[in-house]
Amino acid sequence: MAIDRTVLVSPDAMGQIDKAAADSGIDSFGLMRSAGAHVAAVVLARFPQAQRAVVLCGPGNNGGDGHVAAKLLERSGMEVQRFGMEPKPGGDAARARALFPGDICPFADWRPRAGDVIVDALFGAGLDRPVSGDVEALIERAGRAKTPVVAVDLPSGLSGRTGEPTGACFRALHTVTFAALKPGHLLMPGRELCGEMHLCDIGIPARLIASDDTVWRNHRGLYAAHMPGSAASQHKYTRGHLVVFSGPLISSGAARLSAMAGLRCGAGLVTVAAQPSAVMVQATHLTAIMQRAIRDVAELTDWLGDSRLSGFVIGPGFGDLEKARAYTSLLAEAGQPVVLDADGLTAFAGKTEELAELFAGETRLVLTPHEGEFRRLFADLADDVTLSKIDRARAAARAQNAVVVYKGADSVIAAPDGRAAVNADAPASLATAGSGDVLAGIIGGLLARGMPVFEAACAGVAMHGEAARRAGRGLTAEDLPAHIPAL
Ligand SMILES: NC(=O)C1=CN([C@@H]2O[C@H](COP(=O)(O)OP(=O)(O)OC[C@H]3O[C@@H](n4cnc5c(N)ncnc54)[C@H](OP(=O)(O)O)[C@@H]3O)[C@@H](O)[C@H]2O)[C@H](O)CC1
Ligand SMILES: [K+]
Repeated sequence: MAIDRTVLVSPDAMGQIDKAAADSGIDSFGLMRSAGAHVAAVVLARFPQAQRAVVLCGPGNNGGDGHVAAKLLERSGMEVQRFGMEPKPGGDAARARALFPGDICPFADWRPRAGDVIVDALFGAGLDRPVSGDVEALIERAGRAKTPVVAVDLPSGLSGRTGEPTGACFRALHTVTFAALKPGHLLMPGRELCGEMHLCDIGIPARLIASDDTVWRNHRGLYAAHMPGSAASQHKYTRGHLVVFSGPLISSGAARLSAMAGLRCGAGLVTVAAQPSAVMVQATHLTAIMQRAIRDVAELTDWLGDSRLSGFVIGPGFGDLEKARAYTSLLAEAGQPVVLDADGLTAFAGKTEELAELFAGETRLVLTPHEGEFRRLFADLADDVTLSKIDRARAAARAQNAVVVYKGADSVIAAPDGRAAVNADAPASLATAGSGDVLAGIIGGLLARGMPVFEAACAGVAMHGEAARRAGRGLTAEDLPAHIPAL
């Protein structure tokens, strides 16, 4: 069976899986031999001109993988030199060390040479504290000498759980990992420190890798079955009616970006609900998108009697925070899904409990904070350095009974029931003004069409990234909606 590239397994869970593999009769030393062989293969394939493999071996099984790789590289004719420490006695690493007797030199003895490639087998899943001073000095020396690094499982110094370095950390060109990706391979800055990923099957059965800790890489399988169909026979109202709230004249463009994205997602109707000062400017810009002037709570209450309104986006360029809160509580009563973005989020800073009460019951709220907005709403979670971005998003989702899209180069989508996905495929060009407004509109459009909330958020984030890839370099947020229908 092919290896599952979409499931993310924490280092601790991987330890349990290793144990379960051993308990089911799988030879753990065989797994280590396979791991080391994959590492050697990557070194030989990617650095055919290398003259010396500098293998850094730690005290545990990560080091054991290094000893296996060192032996195979030597057998292939490469000069190999090991630095580091002897393995802890009695385990697989000691057995691997015995395959290849010879010196293990102190770190300080390494003199970088042209043609060196480092195999970093110091620490992997077992890293639990900052690396020591001698390792830190070696990391600096390797950086100065620009020696390429192939990391075994994880660049030493990087937490596989959080994607954050615990202290000094290698920056690898390649990382070879086994059985399943770990969150730290995708979360930033881990993703950048890992370089190119090589996920290798070392013979752990897939049935053991399926964990109950439901964290995935964001991918089609999470949402494809829930994508709204687009049969030509559908009446326009069955394709949903999305409402996007516009801010005042000066910031009215944000709502247009959201509305256009929602329309391109196939929402049957999209209406911009405009504050009076923005009505004229919206009227000159909008064609396929409708407009309705909404002056105050009374007018909104009136309109919300229309049961065909099937999804709402509030926040982009909205401005008036008090009004945003008042409108949001009316939308909550209306019972349809709501995307709360930008000023809509800021409006609830210090009032998250109020927001949670508004949206109790079936989950129908999506929050789309970027880093700064997340901190504004959830300072305690943002400041807790023991938490990963996944932990933070999940805790916020649970507290708010909302799907949280914690945006960034490593956007995390989390549901109140614990499901979470890390999106690792968005191009850097997406970090542009108005891009968040487009994302809110895409998710709003999918929700208005009846897609379930977590699935709509996962699909929206993926489509947003893919639209950016298709728009190419130099994109502006206005370019994105045009690429959505092809997705
Ligand atoms: N299924 C698989 O994926 C397999 C993976 N393999 C490899 O095994 C490692 C994990 O091995 P493990 O022995 O659990 O852990 P490490 O080798 O990463 O760490 C070993 C010990 O190092 C000590 N430690 C931790 N942090 C530091 C630090 N900053 N400085 C110094 N020492 C540190 C710690 O021991 P202590 O007693 O000192 O606390 C660790 O226990 C995995 O990454 C893969 O490479 C298997 O080969 C095959 C199956
Ligand atoms: K390593």
